Amino acid sequence: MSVTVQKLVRTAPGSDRQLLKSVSLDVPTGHFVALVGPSGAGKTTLLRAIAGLDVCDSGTLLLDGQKVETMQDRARKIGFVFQNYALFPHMTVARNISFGLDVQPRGSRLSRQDRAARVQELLDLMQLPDMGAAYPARLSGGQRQRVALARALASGPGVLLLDEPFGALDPIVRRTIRSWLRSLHDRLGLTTILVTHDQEEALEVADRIVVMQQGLIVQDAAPDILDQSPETAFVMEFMGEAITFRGTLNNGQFVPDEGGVLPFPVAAHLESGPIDAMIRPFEIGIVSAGNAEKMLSPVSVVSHGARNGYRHYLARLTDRTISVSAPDWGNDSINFAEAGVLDISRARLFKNGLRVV
Ligand SMILES: Nc1ncnc2c1ncn2[C@@H]1O[C@H](COP(=O)(O)OP(=O)(O)OP(=O)(O)O)[C@@H](O)[C@H]1O
Repeated sequence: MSVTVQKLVRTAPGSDRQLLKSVSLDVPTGHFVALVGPSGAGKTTLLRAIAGLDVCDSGTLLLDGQKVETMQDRARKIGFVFQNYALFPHMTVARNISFGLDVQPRGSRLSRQDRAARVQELLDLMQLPDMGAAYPARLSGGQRQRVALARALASGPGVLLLDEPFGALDPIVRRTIRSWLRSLHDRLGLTTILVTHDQEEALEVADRIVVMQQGLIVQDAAPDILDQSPETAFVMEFMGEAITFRGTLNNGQFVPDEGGVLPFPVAAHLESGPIDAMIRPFEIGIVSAGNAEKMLSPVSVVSHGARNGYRHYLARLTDRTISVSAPDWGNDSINFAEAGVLDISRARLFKNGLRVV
């Protein structure tokens, strides 16, 4: 089932602050989208709006091209799991899963046998075949989370909305459950939107990553595009370690504030003024101090061992130490003494958090 959001606007109750500022999003049937962004960006607000838990001021929401207001059984088409999933402690796992089915009006309710069969099918799918009679207190965090997912899937929804569902789990369980979730999504032909703060999680499960900031979608792209062309400083940091150099754009040159860093020319025509250069550790070059301009005070660079095919260095700037890495060719590939200057000309430039070059 496809999800289409068109120009959705939601204002905070009792104020004129816009939590969603004309958000549009298209998630075709079968796609898995990760929704990421800094805290307060509006991710949960968007998910709640799609789930129908909150009303919006304006905009349209379509499921399979049909306006949701005209749907009678919208609730059944959307399953959701939030971080603080609360299973009913006094009900068995089976009752928890079938709860939504049990409270359906008599006319549309499945028979008792059909509901029991559906619950068993879901328990099998969740790899908890013998847990139906257990109470939630007996389950591990990962098992409870799978029961919460089973409950969300009980009515056979086409869309699954997940808000930080694995936040409370330890990293190893989290890793196992997310690859399992992706295969579940594929097997059931679901359309899934997952809110996560975890870059590794987003990259592993999602076909597309949608980045929100201040109530807006600022980038919506496949992971490799986000990596190559981040539109905002947040995306640059989200996609991997990034180091920021503050500086000034002056007559087509980036002039760093810190000593020991080489200025570099900027091809694009931009207004002079303060600007941030952001770069990945492996994009930084180290130039032997002897070759650098005399005026630049060289920084001390210390080798910090080799890992994952990279040789790591620590460069001591005036007020901070940063890590720099270079492919490890088996010898000390950067041939410097103990001093060098940094070449950051591969950096991307950001003004007020938005990419300009
Ligand atoms: N009912 C509400 N009334 C007023 N403000 C609200 C309401 N719900 C959310 N907000 C505000 O809307 C903004 C977006 O909140 P939201 O929970 O959607 O962010 P988020 O991106 O999910 O953040 P996080 O990653 O921290 O969960 C926040 O500034 C929040 O304080």
